[in-house]
Amino acid sequence: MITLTSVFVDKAGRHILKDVSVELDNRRIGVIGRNGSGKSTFARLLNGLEKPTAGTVRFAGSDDTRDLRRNVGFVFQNPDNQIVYPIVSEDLEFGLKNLKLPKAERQTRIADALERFGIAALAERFTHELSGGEKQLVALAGVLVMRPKLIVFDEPTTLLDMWNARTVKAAIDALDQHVVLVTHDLELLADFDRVILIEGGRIAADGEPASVIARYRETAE
Ligand SMILES: Nc1ncnc2c1ncn2[C@@H]1O[C@H](COP(=O)(O)OP(=O)(O)OP(=O)(O)O)[C@@H](O)[C@H]1O
Repeated sequence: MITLTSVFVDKAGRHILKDVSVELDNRRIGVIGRNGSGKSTFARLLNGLEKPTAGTVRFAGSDDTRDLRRNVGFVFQNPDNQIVYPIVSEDLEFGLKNLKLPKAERQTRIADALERFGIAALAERFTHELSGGEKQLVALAGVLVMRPKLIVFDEPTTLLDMWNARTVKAAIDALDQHVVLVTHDLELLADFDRVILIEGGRIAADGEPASVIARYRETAE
């Protein structure tokens, strides 16, 4: 689905990502690594939030950033960075209005997304009154209404307690879309298809979750 070829990202005169080449085609891919290793930078490349200094990021063969933007949704660690409008349904409608979809289509998509996460009752609530877990589900619903093919999550459970984290994990598990999940919560990745370990801006391991996670744990010993 997404192919990175010889990607470098430089910031403040240093390589944040170094010569990263990878094909992201599995349905559920986890991304792990120490603080500052380059995971967020990697994740942000996948929907064009970040541009490579050198190399290419292609979606289904196209390196047009608009194709990345259209097809790849992004869920931030902090839903407050993502939720813009005071009422849940207004917030979900925002991106759809930009797509210039007719009202009936917008309403169907919003109802479907809220229903999917069991949060239909939140539709007319004030966004600032929601719990952290509810907010994260609303942020996810706001991405889902755009019907992306891939959803990238950058540490979506870090700010949540164990119960809310479980709710968000269940929502991620229930998605039909392809998922790339950046996380420090290694348990979330046990049943994933593949895990990528980033160390110092390079891919240090890439494969089946148990072996990549074991390799990561060894580096902490
Ligand atoms: N705008 C910037 N200017 C200079 N350095 C930056 C900039 N943005 C990020 N960096 C540096 O790039 C490195 C990688 O950052 P990134 O956020 O990708 O790491 P991360 O693996 O997601 O970390 P964490 O687990 O802490 O979220 C860090 O050393 C960070 O300080």
